[in-house]
Amino acid sequence: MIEMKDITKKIGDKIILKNISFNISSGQFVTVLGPNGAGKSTLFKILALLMKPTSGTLKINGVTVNESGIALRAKLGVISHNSFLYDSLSARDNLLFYAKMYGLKNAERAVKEVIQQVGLELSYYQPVKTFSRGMLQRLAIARCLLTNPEIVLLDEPYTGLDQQAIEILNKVLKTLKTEKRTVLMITHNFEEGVTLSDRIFILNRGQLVFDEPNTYVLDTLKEIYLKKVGVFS
Ligand SMILES: Nc1ncnc2c1ncn2[C@@H]1O[C@H](COP(=O)(O)OP(=O)(O)OP(=O)(O)O)[C@@H](O)[C@H]1O
Repeated sequence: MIEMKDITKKIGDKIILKNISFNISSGQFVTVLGPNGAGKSTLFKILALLMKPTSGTLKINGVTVNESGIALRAKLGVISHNSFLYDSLSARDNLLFYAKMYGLKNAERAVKEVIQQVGLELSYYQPVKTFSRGMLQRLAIARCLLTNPEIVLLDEPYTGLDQQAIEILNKVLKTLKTEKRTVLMITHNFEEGVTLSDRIFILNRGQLVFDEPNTYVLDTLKEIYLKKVGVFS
């Protein structure tokens, strides 16, 4: 469960997010759309506990985010532009590092399982610096799944992916939905991005200008988006 109330983020004199409020119940899948500069990544960073808002409150599973941020972080799986992976380590060693950091039991087995889930078993011992963008993103997905997070946050996960990686990502997202995890995904990709959504947000100029259940066919949603935002970008 995510509860955001009146979140505002200012950087200098600039208002990046203005009075954003929403509740996302457990098991809901939300897609956030919006043009460049709308404030999507800033919203993502606040939700991922990577940035503090200027004002407003954020609760995760009923717990207010403040000093308890570190404990709450274990409940969040994050997939973003930063893969949080170490170049010189192999796929296995990268994930073992995280498994140990989170104190997972049966770490080696857990690592093997998630690496299989993203189809990287043949690259188990390969250093990450030799990975393609698609492989890196698959390993980032595996890292996110390792801790069995209740809430999964994704920032533009389709960017730069090859077809195989897109299919794996879609499969993983489908599983997360079946398992009733809470998912919030920021994307430009209407085609892939809204298929599994229960609810759509549109962010424009730092404001939440649309928050509706996903009952629309794609063309209608694109029309709504154009009306709210003005352009596709
Ligand atoms: N550290 C910063 N200092 C000043 N302005 C910033 C900073 N970070 C973001 N901004 C500005 O805040 C606005 C929102 O940025 P943000 O990256 O959140 O948007 P976005 O919707 O994710 O855009 P994109 O799709 O292009 O990544 C932009 O106008 C950006 O220039």
